[in-house]
Amino acid sequence: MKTTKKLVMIGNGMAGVRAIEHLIKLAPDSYEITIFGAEPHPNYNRIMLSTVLAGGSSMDEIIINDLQWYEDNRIRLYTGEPVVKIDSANRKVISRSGIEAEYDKVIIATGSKAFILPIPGADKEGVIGFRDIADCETMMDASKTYRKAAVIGGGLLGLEAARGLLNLGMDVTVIHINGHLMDRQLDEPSGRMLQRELEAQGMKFLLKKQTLEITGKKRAQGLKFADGTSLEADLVVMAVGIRPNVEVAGASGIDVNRGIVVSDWMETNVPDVYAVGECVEHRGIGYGLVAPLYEQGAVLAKRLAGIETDGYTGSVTSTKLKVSGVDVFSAGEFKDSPDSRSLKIQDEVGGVYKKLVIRDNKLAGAVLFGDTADGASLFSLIKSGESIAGREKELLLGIPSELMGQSKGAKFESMPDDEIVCGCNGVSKAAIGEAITAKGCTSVADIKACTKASASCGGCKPLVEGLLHFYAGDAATESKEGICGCTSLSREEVIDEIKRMRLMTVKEVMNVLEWRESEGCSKCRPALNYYLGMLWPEEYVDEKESRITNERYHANIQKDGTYSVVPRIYGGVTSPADLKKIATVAEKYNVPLVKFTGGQRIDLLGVKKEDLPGMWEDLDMPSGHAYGKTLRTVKTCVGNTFCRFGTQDAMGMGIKLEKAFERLNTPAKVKLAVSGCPRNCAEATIKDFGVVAIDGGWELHVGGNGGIHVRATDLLCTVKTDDEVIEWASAYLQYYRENARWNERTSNWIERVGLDSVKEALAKKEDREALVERIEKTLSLTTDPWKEIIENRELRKNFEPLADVQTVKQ
Ligand SMILES: Cc1cc2nc3c(=O)[nH]c(=O)nc-3n(C[C@H](O)[C@H](O)[C@H](O)COP(=O)(O)OP(=O)(O)OC[C@H]3O[C@@H](n4cnc5c(N)ncnc54)[C@H](O)[C@@H]3O)c2cc1C
Ligand SMILES: NC(=O)c1ccc[n+]([C@@H]2O[C@H](COP(=O)([O-])OP(=O)(O)OC[C@H]3O[C@@H](n4cnc5c(N)ncnc54)[C@H](O)[C@@H]3O)[C@@H](O)[C@H]2O)c1
Ligand code: SF4
Ligand code: FES
Repeated sequence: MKTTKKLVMIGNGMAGVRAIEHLIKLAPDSYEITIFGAEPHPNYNRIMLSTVLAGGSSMDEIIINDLQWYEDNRIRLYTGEPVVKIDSANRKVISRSGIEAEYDKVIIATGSKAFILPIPGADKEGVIGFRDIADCETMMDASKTYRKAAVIGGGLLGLEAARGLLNLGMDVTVIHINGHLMDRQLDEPSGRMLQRELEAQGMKFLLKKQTLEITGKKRAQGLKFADGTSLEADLVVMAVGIRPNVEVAGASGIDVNRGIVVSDWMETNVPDVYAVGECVEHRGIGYGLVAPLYEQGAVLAKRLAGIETDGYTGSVTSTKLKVSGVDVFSAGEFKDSPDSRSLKIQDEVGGVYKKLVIRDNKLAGAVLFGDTADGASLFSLIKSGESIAGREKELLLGIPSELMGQSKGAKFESMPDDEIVCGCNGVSKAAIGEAITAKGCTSVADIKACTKASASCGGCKPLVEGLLHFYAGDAATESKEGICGCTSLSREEVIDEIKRMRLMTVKEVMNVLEWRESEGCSKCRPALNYYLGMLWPEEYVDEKESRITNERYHANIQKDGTYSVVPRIYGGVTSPADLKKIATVAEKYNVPLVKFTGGQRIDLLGVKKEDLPGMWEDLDMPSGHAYGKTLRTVKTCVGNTFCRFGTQDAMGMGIKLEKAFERLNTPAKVKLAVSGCPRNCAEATIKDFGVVAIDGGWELHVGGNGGIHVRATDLLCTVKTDDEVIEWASAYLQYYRENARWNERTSNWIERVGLDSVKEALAKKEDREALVERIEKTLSLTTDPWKEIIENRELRKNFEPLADVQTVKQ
């Protein structure tokens, strides 16, 4: 009989979770898995934080496995819950808040922390490392208030942080201890060329500088250097290397040097305790890049699945700087030594530098600046250790384009099937070949969607492109980004096909349009559910399982795993009776926090999932939809009812709008506001749809946002009557529903399509009336979700704690 063992993992980061993904594939249901993560997030792509900081990606887009993935795989996840100790005598793991989890096997995957120089002032406000989402958010916030940033450390991380801060509008100086940048990856000439290129982008540098102190009172104000000079700075980012997180191992009797000491099978000295990732020291080496950590994870997964495997023997690494407009690649050795020879090209006019380091007729290392097209191929040669005798110059010069097909073809022919092409995502030549020949990928974007190859640092893209041409020949096409990784079809193409073939369910869309992943992903499932509901309001039955967690439970999940309840309060106007009711419910269910929201609603926070239906029933108020992609709130000022400046009835108009559009499904959340005069106390000009009273009418404003990227609204039009406000709001919201991408706020949508195109679409009365008719049809079919659950026994069961299903805590 198959027995399920308990596996506990400490750390919810890139290396550990990748090992779990492997394990689940190799030995499904062999382990009951519990993961403790110190960060309050599901597993995300740390590599992409540089891209997020530089504005090239959003936080949502870097989630690798969302909460649904943990639930689907019956993994119990504790987030924001660091582990403090492994009690190996009693075989349990203990977290900071006292949660104990028994184990048969335990994995330590705690990664590293940024090394913070131990200098006076390092604990001041405004001094941070760059390691996680919180650091990234701190920098983005600081850039709104402060101007001068100093980045200490001119390595990969420091330069990527500096580029991001420049994009955020800061004045950035990089302070580096060495005489040239990226001294751990580049030689002096390439480091110098890199500096010149970055200076041209607006980055400033202070080289050969040792920081002695960070000055300032509470917050950092500047730096003092060993040579007596100083620099003003109100944000200081330390990027001077990393230190493995070994505290848990140290406190649990596990051998630790710089990192946690492991065998070739990732075993520590304590039985049944394994370690993987940056926290590890293997054969005396700790790695700080994902490729080797994924190799470690693959070995560990096989070990835990009971599959015979060779051990991990160490890795040669390659790096690529992720700063747009600068191509830098480095792999293996880059310095000259007495027993090696090197070949170089140095073209300072064209901005190209290439260097090959050769030992015993084998390629030992390569540095490329300005032209990194051959980086991945050279890296393959370094790893294979094959002789390059007689080919040295050809490799240095790069293969001429007219011979590309022929010689690269020969190269791909001889490349072993199991050779890893994309180090960041551990994708082999065979997996890419299969994606092209068996799954029909015809572009790099297709392959990226199918295998994840080239989805992180992008360093392997030329090699992926080469393989595409090798396998697909003339069938290879230009890259086209689909709505998600499961398809190369755009939103418009998907919608056209749904309409043309009258597709009616999410599953049908995926089958008919040949989705690569038969179950879809966390991006396309809710998007398709929305598009189908928008297109077929009468026929389509909402698929609850395709909705995101908050929408399935009609409440916002909080970081401690509890939920929040926000009842509908139209226009923010309440009554003593409703307030009494809310207070009674809050007391009855021991609600730990009652708070007013930014949208003038009352939020009951800290509610257990099983208490939700009871609370809704006792409240007997409609859902405030504070959790959904729908109309959230209509904020109002008191208007002419009480305010002596008011020219119109702002509260009345707010209530009318909220009653008109509550429960409307929209591509992303929608917030409205109504102000009773141009003083605009309800802040209507940072809302998705803002209404501002003027003498004799209303101004209608659109596309505002008060979130991360603040955007003031654009004026759509001015109208005279209340009915016209409702007509224009209806037409505008329906046009947005029909034309925006799923998850696209009105502010981003307006920026993308342009205000003029929206004005044009709404200009004619008959067009507006058609839109109004469609939104009214949709609205007439909506029901209150809380009421539906209260009255339906089966639906209520989803809220009961299930003994045999792991609960997910966020
Ligand atoms: C901005 C940035 C850009 C990068 N770019 C690249 C790149 O382009 N290419 C590349 O190869 N690498 C890059 N890296 C490095 C790469 O991200 C790391 O090598 C990789 O994330 C390490 O994986 P890991 O699982 O070992 O550690 P992590 O991803 O750090 O995960 C460890 C997790 O464990 C948690 N943890 C720690 N202690 C505890 C505890 N006691 N209990 C519970 N949880 C705990 C941590 O909070 C963390 O979430 C980059 C790193 C950064 C910061
Ligand atoms: N594109 C990528 O592959 C990428 C991007 C970001 C981070 N990472 C990884 O993240 C980790 C951290 O990156 P990192 O750049 O901090 O580490 P690093 O060790 O690669 O570089 C640190 C740099 O700081 C310099 N330095 C050390 N002490 C200093 C001081 N007192 N003052 C000024 N400079 C000083 C060093 O000379 C070195 O160049 C590494 O493992 C790195 O590989 C990789
Ligand atoms: S916006 Fe005008 S009407 Fe409304 S509260 Fe402010 S001043 Fe009064
Ligand atoms: S090697 Fe980084 S994305 Fe492929």
